[in-house]
Amino acid sequence: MEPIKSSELITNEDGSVFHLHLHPGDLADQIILVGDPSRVEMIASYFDHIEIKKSDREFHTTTGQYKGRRISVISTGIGPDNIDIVMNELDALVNIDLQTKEIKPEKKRLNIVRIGTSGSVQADVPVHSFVISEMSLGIDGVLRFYRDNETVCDTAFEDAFIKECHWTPLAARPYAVKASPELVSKLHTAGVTVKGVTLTANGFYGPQGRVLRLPIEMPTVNDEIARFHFNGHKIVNYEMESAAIAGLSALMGHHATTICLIIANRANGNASSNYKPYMKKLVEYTLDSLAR
Ligand SMILES: O=P(O)(O)O[C@H]1O[C@H](CO)[C@@H](O)[C@H]1O
Ligand SMILES: O=c1cc[nH]c(=O)[nH]1
Repeated sequence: MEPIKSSELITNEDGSVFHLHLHPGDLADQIILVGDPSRVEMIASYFDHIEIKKSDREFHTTTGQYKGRRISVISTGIGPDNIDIVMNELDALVNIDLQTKEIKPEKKRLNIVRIGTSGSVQADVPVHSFVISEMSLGIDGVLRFYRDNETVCDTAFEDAFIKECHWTPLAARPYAVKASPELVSKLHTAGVTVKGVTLTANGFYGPQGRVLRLPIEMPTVNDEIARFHFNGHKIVNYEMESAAIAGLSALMGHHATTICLIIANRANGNASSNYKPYMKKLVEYTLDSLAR
C-alpha cells in the first residue's frame, strides 16, 4: 500500500500530528475528551502524577495517572468539525506510522469517553442530571463524508426520526450510532445516571431549536424530539460532539461513549446558574468508574 501523502497527514517539524501536537508515546489508551480547555486542567488536578502537558489552539492535552491508570485528557473545543480533526489525529497516532506514513498492520483500539455539558429535552431529566449516551444521533453530517458510514448506523431509527420529527430534507440526513456497550455499562449506575439517546448538533442556537432574533425552519421540532421513541430508545439531550465521536470510533474500531451534565432544561425553560461544582462531581464519578 502507498504511504499517505504529507498533504493528507500533516506533521509538525518535531514529527507530531498537526493540530494536537502529540507524539504516539504522549497518548494513553484511555482517553477523556472534553469541549472546554479549562476542563482539562480541572480533570488533571485529580491525577496522582502528570506526565505530559501540550497545547495548541483549543486542543489541550494532559496525560497522567489516576489511581494507577494512565489517562489522556484532551479538549476538542466546540463542535463536530473539531471532532473530525481530533478523531483522525488520535487514530493516526496509534494506527499510522508517523515517520513512514504507512498504516500499521495491527490496529490499536482506544477507549474514548467524552465528558460534556448538555441540554435536556425531557421535562423529567432536570438540570444537574448525569446522562450517558447509549446511542447518538448526529444532525451535523460529518460522518456522512466517510465511505460505509451506513454500516455503523441504525437506518430504521433514522427513518423513524425523520418521519416523526418532520425533519427538513434541506439538512443533512441524521445518523444514529450506538455507543460502546462496555463503556456504557462501566459508567452507568442506576439512580445516578440516566441512559438515552443524545442529539449532536452542529450549532448551539438554530440547530438546537433555540430562537433569539432569527426564526427557525422547524419551530416545533423540540416537542417532537421529546415525544419521539423507537425500539425502546428516547432522545434525552442535546450537545455538539457525541455522534461524531461515536460514528468515527465505530468506523475506526475504537470504543466510545459520552457522559454529560445537564446545564439547561429545554422543556422547562430553565438553566443552571452555576454548573461547575456539579461538573466536578461528574468528573469524580467518571474517573472512579473508569478506574474500577
Ligand atoms: O461542555 P462541552 O464539552 O464544551 O460541551 C457542550 O458545550 C458546548 C456548547 O456550549 C458544546 O461543545 C457542547 O457539546
Ligand atoms: O443546551 C445545551 C447546553 C450545553 N451544550 C449544548 O450543546 N446545548
